[in-house]
Amino acid sequence: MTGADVDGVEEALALLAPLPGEGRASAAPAGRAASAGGSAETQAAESHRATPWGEARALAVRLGAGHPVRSAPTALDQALGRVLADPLTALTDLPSFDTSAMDGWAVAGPGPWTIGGQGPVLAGRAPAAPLPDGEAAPIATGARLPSGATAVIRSEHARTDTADQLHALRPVSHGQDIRPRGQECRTGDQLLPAGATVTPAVLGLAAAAGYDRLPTVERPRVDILVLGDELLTAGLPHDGLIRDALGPMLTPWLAALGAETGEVRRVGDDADTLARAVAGSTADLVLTTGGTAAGPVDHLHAVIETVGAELLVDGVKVRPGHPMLLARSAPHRYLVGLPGNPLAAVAGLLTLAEPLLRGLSGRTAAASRTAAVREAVPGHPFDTRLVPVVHQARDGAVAPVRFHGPAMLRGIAAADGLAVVPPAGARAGDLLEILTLPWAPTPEGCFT
Ligand SMILES: Nc1nc2c(c(=O)[nH]1)N[C@H]1C(S)=C(S)[C@@H](COP(=O)(O)OP(=O)(O)OC[C@H]3O[C@@H](n4cnc5c(N)ncnc54)[C@H](O)[C@@H]3O)O[C@H]1N2
Ligand code: MOO
Repeated sequence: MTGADVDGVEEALALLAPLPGEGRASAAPAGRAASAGGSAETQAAESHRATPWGEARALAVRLGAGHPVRSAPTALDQALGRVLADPLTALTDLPSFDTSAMDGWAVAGPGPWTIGGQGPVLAGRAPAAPLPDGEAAPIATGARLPSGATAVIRSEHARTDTADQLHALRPVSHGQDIRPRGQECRTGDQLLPAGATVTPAVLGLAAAAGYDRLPTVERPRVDILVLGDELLTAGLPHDGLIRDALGPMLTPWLAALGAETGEVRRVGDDADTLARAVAGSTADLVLTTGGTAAGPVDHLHAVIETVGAELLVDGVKVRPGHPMLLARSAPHRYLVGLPGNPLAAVAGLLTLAEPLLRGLSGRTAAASRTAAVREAVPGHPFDTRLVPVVHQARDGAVAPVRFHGPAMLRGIAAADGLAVVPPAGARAGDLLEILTLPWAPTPEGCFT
């Protein structure tokens, strides 16, 4: 394979419909080829510096997990989508009293029963008088059981006669349709572990268990800096200017990852402005877009040096997205540089920012997912590929989508995951790791 072949591989593959029976891509050529704008030596040096994809992601996971989490009591109506900082322990027995599970009759001892003179026993009312053996009282679902009651008979399973006697229409067992105090949990029982995401069901459980506020992990704060003088925020592209595709995408994406973002800041292609914006940020993570490469107005590397940040990952062996970078600006404060090409930015987001934010927001590491790939997927000669895929409902396999060039969002917009394709490529039926997208249906769901 020639240098030109290697450089063109990503763009060319993006436009190909996957071919049935396509074989593995050819093995890596003998040396790394130079791309336009860089000497072979420069390219070799850059390639040497770049971190293998799995290592880069593992580092982001480790850094995120090592971050001390801040927690705060959060009102229930503010807690959706956050993460529990402490285990959720029951503040009360549930149910907190012996209660009727059905509308019907509370009865004491064997029947038939005399219907006492007291009115119906209702939910939320003062305790009813004790029920003597041989008596029955009408009772509503959720009402406190009168002491002495031994069972509840559903209204449809009993009849009354003219002498105010109650007869069961089927055998009655001791304790039937009674929910005894503590059946679901006892005070102090752990209901959920720390790290669980607060879903609507968790909110309901927390309220039932006596909580007004939940201890949740404070959302990590992310400042988004969008670089590029060529970007428009409205209207049609014109005169070489294009719409910013990343600002509108990153804010909700980061929210879905549990982060809090302010306004997207557009800083243009000016090194001083960028350096001031980075140095002035107090966020846990500064996420920049563009400016990661070595073009005439790509200032990110210089700015990282200027602000004294430590470059931890300088390029990743992944396509698209290889110029992505990760730096530490202070203990527990990070900068992730997403490449400007929009799908490359998505790759950087999922490789570096997502695992970092997962830890920063107190979430546990994502379970690794794999799926069989429907067609063969060629590998990049040297690097891991991240290929947008859709799950097939019929067999759970994934199919690559077209239009996944580094500058394209058309493919990812139709996808529900990214398949991690090793340099050797994949044959039809091979299992691939799948990075899920926050809006794709997963057991964790998405409630932000
Ligand atoms: N000589 C080389 N040039 C480039 C290489 C290389 O290896 N050698 N790598 C290419 C790759 S791969 C990528 S990815 C980009 C990374 O570039 P930057 O991070 O410096 O990004 P920019 O140059 O600022 O922009 C690249 C491209 O993306 C468009 N862009 C930027 N921001 C946005 C946005 N918010 N919304 C939509 N599109 C955006 C920008 O207009 C450019 O077309 O470098 C390659 N070059
Ligand atoms: O291959 Mo780049 O990183 O265009 O995305």
